[in-house]
Amino acid sequence: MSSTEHYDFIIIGGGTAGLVVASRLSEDPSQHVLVLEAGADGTEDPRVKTPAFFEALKNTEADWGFKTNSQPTLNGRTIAMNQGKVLGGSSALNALVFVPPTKGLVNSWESLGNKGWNWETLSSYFNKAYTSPIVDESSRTMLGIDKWASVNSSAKGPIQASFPGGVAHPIRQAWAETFTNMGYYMQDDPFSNPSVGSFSCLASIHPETKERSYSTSAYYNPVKGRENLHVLTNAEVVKILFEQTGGSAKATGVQYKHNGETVTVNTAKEVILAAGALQSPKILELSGVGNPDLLDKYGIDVVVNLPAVGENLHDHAVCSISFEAVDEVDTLDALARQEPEALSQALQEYAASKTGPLSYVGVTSYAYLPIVDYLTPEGQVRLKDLLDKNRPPEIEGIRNARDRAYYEVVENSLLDPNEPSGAYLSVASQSVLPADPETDSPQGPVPGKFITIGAMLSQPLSRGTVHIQSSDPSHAPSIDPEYLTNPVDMDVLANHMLHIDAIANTPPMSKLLKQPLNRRDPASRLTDLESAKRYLRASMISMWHMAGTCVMLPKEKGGVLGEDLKVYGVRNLRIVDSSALPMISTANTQATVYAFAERAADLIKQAWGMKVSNCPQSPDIPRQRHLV
Ligand SMILES: Cc1cc2nc3c(=O)[nH]c(=O)nc-3n(C[C@H](O)[C@H](O)[C@H](O)COP(=O)(O)OP(=O)(O)OC[C@H]3O[C@@H](n4cnc5c(N)ncnc54)[C@H](O)[C@@H]3O)c2cc1C
Repeated sequence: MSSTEHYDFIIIGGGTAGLVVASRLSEDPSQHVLVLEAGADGTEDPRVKTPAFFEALKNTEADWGFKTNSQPTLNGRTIAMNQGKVLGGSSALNALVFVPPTKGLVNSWESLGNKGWNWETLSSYFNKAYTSPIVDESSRTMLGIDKWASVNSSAKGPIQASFPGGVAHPIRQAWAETFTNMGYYMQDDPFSNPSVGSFSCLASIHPETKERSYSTSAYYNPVKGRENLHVLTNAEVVKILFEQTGGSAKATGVQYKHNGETVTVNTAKEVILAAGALQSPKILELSGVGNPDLLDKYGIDVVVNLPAVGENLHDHAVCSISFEAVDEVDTLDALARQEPEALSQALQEYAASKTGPLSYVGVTSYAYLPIVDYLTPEGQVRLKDLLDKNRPPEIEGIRNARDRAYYEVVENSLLDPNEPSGAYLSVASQSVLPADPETDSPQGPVPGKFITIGAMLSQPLSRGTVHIQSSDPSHAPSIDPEYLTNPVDMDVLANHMLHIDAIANTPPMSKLLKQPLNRRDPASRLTDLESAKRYLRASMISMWHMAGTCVMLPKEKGGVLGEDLKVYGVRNLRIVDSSALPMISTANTQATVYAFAERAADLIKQAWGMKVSNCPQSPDIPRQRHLV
């Protein structure tokens, strides 16, 4: 074992959040920052750069390739839990969708007990993280956008965002007009005024190069020449080191493996954990911070008794229905079937003009919808009844306190027509979901052109766990998200699935689909709640938005961190990644993780008397309901 230099800050994990914090802290040349990343640098890898190749990175050396335990609510299936093992982390292999949470969701972080974590503070950090594209007059109709460019010119951050697949894809306009017809069209830029309604979504794709814009290319590569910033790849952290001083533990450094050697490095200021929602808790537990019973089982000395570590795992369950599209619509189905001619043509088109099917992943439009508005009167009674029956009991205990706090937030938002309970998306391709082997559902891509409409459960109540299952750092953690175990979740998502047909049947969306509607999978013909639940059990998958496993919450509600992101009971240790999110985003998580990490960097700078740069402010836009 060799011991090396001192750094002011040691960041564990050069992923989405880790590289944001590294680049911001190293703006001060007097601060020496080390990032330890287990994966390699994939900057030149075409699978990272080319948007449509994101699937090709799964289960490669760039993916941790985790799987959940068998999920009883999902017919005993295990669910793929991909996570980037590459510089940039999951931002290097995600599906590039770049969407905000709603104001209400972020404000609920504060109401759960995290002072200062609200939309007012966080909105400027979204603007600090990404650059919003300018929408010219001629594009507005095609994008279904009325006000975009005029309101968010303050978003000028490192991540370069664009409208994926070009503005002219007919799904965009059809989607916007369909939701206008249904009474749910979001007129404003969703990053300025995110609430209920549909919108044309952004992707983290550079508008000119049409390459992935992610934490490596946007935050790290432009500043990699800084002498005070040292990023070490292929360096896997084994544990955080502590010393006991003044009756409490203080993080003093980190032990990691590099080139077969075990190395110790010390910090003068802080260790910052950013290993993602599945591995930040693992590193804490391997270091002796967690539930004493679990640590004892694996012979790990307890440094801090913190049983909430690795609890509170939640994720977006997502499911979809693929409908046969009319012949005139361009879709990505030939690529999904890996047809050599289509692939070769797409490669040529992308190389020549950075356009075509490789320049995006097929997702173009989103809608955040409230379930309560379109439930039948009987459905509303059933939802209220279910909520009553599943209300956590008023009994003592940290877990109950946590569940009651979340329940209150979710119940209020489920019953509020101005808060979404589901996020819908459109995809210009069939989606190949797991199918019940007992049925004649297709198991792989089928011939034809399809448009898929998916729904994810925005604010799940179900909570699972991720814990070590060995003291050996090379062993994967045991991951049990307990998807849809709360009956409210199953019911709400099943109702959202039932609503997909209404979208498909409303013009002009209905005009892009062959009539009568023809589904890729016969099992996705959902006739009632039971058939929707059956379909979810067989085909629901993860949207890879795992969060909350080292959650920022008051300790008495099961928190691991305070609102300053410091781990309870330890000095000099903070967590800045998706594991700290108090509640998962309304839909896809990356924009939220970037904004969260941006604010985390400022909190750390302030704590150490470093200069904090200005955050661009969004104009204050009054909240409106169902703008049409
Ligand atoms: C396949 C997939 C598709 C997704 N699609 C979208 C999408 O379209 N839109 C969206 O908004 N979100 C999407 N997400 C989610 C989003 O990308 C993540 O929520 C976000 O990137 C998580 O950021 P993070 O910093 O918490 O973790 P990560 O970005 O995963 O970073 C953690 C880093 O820590 C490293 N690490 C872990 N353990 C160690 C260790 N012991 N030592 C050293 N380093 C370690 C990892 O290698 C990784 O680089 C997707 C995620 C996946 C996996």
